[in-house]
Amino acid sequence: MKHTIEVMISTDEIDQKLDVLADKINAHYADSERLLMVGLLKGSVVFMADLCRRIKGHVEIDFMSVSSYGKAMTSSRDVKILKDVQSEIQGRDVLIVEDLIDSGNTLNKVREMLLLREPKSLALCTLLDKPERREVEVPVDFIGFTISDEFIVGYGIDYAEKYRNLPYIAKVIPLD
Ligand SMILES: O=P(O)(O)OC[C@H]1O[C@H](OP(=O)(O)OP(=O)(O)O)[C@H](O)[C@@H]1O
Ligand code: HPA
Ligand SMILES: [Mg+2]
Repeated sequence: MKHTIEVMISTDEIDQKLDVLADKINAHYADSERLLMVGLLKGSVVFMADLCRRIKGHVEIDFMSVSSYGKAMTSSRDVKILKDVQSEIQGRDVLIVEDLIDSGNTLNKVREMLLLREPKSLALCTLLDKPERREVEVPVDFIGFTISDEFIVGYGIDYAEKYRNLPYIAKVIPLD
């Protein structure tokens, strides 16, 4: 598809939002001894890298790979687990770190899977939330930006594997 991109959220705005999010997360887990942050590959990698460096105390990170979009712009709803976490989940405080919630299918599947392993607590954090697109309700504890129904890229998020390296968030504008 022919398209162009337009900046939606600048690098400075992202940095400021991360400070706010990290303050909330640090306050929430002030008494936690071994927080485990679980990022969903690949989209959350950039967000995870910037967020975990703002979290205080003993924090561990791990990653899962689940994919529903492939090269398409709409969710297949068939969320596949491609790589599981290596860490023990039982009895741990676990924070899922996601770049974006759209239909909710990805986070819903991961949340259900991890809950079966009996964490001490399970919370969800997303940098971006598109509530208008929701197909499945998922409880989200920490949200960076709530955005309208635009296809977005950058800061880890791709369109057909492009644009993950942009240091800002942009929207994709189709051209005819
Ligand atoms: O709420 P949903 O409709 O499920 O969509 C959100 C998910 O889709 C994207 O990942 P994708 O499956 O494209 O894989 P990626 O992270 O490797 O880019 C994005 O990073 C979220 O993980
Ligand atoms: O807006 C989006 N951009 C990129 N990937 C996505 N996966 C769900 N929504 C999006
Ligand atoms: Mg993803």
